[in-house]
Amino acid sequence: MIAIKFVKFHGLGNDFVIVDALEESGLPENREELPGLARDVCHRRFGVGADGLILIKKSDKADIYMQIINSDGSEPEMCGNGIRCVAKYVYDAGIVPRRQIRVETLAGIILPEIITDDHKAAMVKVDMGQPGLERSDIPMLGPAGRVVGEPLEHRGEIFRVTAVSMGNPHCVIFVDDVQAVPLYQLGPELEVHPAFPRKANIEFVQVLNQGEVIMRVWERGAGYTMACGTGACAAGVASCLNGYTGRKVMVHLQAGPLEIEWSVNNHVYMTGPARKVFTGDYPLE
Ligand SMILES: N[C@@H](CCC[C@H](N)C(=O)O)C(=O)O
Repeated sequence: MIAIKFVKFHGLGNDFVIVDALEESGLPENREELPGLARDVCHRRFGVGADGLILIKKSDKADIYMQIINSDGSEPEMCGNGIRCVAKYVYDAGIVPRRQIRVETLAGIILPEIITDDHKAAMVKVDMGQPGLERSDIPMLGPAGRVVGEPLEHRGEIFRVTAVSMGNPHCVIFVDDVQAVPLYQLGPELEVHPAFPRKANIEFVQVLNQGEVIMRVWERGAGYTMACGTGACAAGVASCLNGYTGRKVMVHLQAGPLEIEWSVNNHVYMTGPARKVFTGDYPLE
């Protein structure tokens, strides 16, 4: 039987199957087979079950390269919860024997650092780089400039949206009561709104006070997830841009908070947990 070794991780319930492609030779050589593998592995009934498949590869620019594939087979630029899990994995495995790790992604080089550690779980702080705030960075159709509280029409309703790129596209919508939002209806509809040529991750955010918000997310390519790291960063930046909070925000998600700081150096820092769940072998045939 041909099987690939994997390890299952999660960051606040946003879960990933991680495969060490530096060691694992059973992976398909043809890149075009990866979307199908991701869909199969991530399937909640017929596979391991995950929001994404992550491959750890060799990089000539950083310590490692992280390739993430969404559960629908699409390949995003970055994954905030995933990169914390990758940092914990490569540190534990001795692949990078340092707490500060350089990870190449499609969104550039991202810098996670293990802050606290035990055998299964770690707290990881990540320098997520600079947010993209120009409309073309997202990308989003319309005139040049930033998109802050801009009206977006959908089915006759107007949503006030703030658009932020964390390497991947985010559309943040502030609401009075985040639990009342029909996420399973609006999420998939707004994800493919024609204003977003590369689709978008959709975050609904309720402001609690100057330093805390609650967020629910519909992810591009993965649907409902319990948490989204890049989404929490986008929510923090959007909250500050709209004058709702300061630059440091606790973003409360279903399973706990992520601490987000949009620093004066224009970098966004995200701190949160990464937890190993189990290891296994996934049969390819
Ligand atoms: N869950 C991730 C984001 C994964 C990528 C996203 N679905 C996209 O397509 O942009 C996170 O924690 O950031």
